[in-house]
Amino acid sequence: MLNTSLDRTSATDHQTLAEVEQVIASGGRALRFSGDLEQRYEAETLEQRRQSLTTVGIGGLLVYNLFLISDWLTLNDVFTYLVLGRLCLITPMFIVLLLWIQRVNRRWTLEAITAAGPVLASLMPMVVMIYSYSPYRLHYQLGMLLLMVYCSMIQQLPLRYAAVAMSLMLIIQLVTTYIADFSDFLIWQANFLLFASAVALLLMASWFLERGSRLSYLFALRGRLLQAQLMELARTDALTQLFNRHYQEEVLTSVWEYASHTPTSVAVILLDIDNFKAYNDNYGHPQGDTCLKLLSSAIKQAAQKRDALTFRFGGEEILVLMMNADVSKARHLAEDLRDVVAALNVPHPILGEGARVTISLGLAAAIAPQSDAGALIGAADAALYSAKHAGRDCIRCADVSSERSSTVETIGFGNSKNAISQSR
Ligand SMILES: Nc1nc2c(ncn2[C@@H]2O[C@H](COP(=O)(O)OP(=O)(O)OP(=O)(O)O)[C@@H](O)[C@H]2O)c(=O)[nH]1
Repeated sequence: MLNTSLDRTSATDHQTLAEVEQVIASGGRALRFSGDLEQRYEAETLEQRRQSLTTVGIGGLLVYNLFLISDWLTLNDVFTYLVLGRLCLITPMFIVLLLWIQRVNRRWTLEAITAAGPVLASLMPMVVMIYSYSPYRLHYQLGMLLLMVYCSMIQQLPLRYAAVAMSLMLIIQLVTTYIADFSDFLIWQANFLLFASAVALLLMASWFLERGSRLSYLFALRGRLLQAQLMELARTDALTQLFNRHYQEEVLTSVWEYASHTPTSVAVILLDIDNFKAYNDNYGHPQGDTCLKLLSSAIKQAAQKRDALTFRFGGEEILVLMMNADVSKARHLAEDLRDVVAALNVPHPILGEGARVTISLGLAAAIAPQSDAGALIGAADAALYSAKHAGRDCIRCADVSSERSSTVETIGFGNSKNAISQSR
């Protein structure tokens, strides 16, 4: 419901964005990203790749078997072997490969299995062709070009895999046509040139395709990262880097929505810098800003350690929100916050020699949705007021009764030490 780690774009995201910008600017010609980005690319595109390979695999298998018509027309004398080879050997093997790619989770395995498909599919008809006496063999073996196109343009194998697969297909083509003993060596040479040129052109196409797919991934990733940054900006207070009041409303609304299904204990700490006007008057507003930033940062860090969120409530007031927390848990956090501010040891000389900047804290806890957010914050505010009246630099607790919603128990407001929950 409330995940503090998800609430901020991480430093890694900023680094990733910088790298993405760099690769886009350089044109992405290397077809390889740095370690982390490459891993992210492979992981995030794996499922989509698997799906598209499955679709083109099924389509490719159908077209492959349609070539039985060509087998029958051009290699009639070995047709039986071609039927057996296509239907009983290559088709089941191809199906096994398709099932296999559903299970693998490593990108290189996925691509290697994919590359194996067209290579194996090219092997069988070419080997059978060796044993045919058909005058159409020269025409028949051109079918290998289609497998090469399928491998590079339809399967869109990454360049490295396409290079290996098509080199193997070229070797199969050259060896089998050589063994098949085409009558004219000149024709074999022309064939070689045709296939070698086709491989070169298709590898160029593979390079463009892979570059395009990598770049489009980067553009999409950049969009996502920028959107996350914008969202962060929209919910962050520019001076203190705490969440802003607007986001506080959003979070409280979603907490209470969640609590309407699952009642949850929520604690709020409202804290305020003591005598800050005097600090500003003494040092000036810019120095006051610096002090506010310093305190906010320390408070945010301490709160994060206890999974609490910090919001700039207004001026020099900060609201800390803790989920699944009762008064005692919230009080421990409040003590931490008071301690971290004390540890900063920021001088406040106008209050006297050796005086330091301190904070006052008021806290309240309640079960949502029985108590509403307004009542809870109101109780914490009243407790803060009490802390100020008690001399500042201290913690006061209020409690919002779970049975009587919106009723603030201002226990001990006033000066009764027994009734008010104190911590100094
Ligand atoms: N520098 C700076 N000062 C701020 C900011 N927001 C509020 N303040 C100042 O915080 C001071 C708050 O003063 P008061 O509300 O009178 O309270 P205080 O002087 O802190 O006294 P107590 O709260 O009673 O301890 C005012 O002087 C505001 O101008 C800010 O963003 N930057």
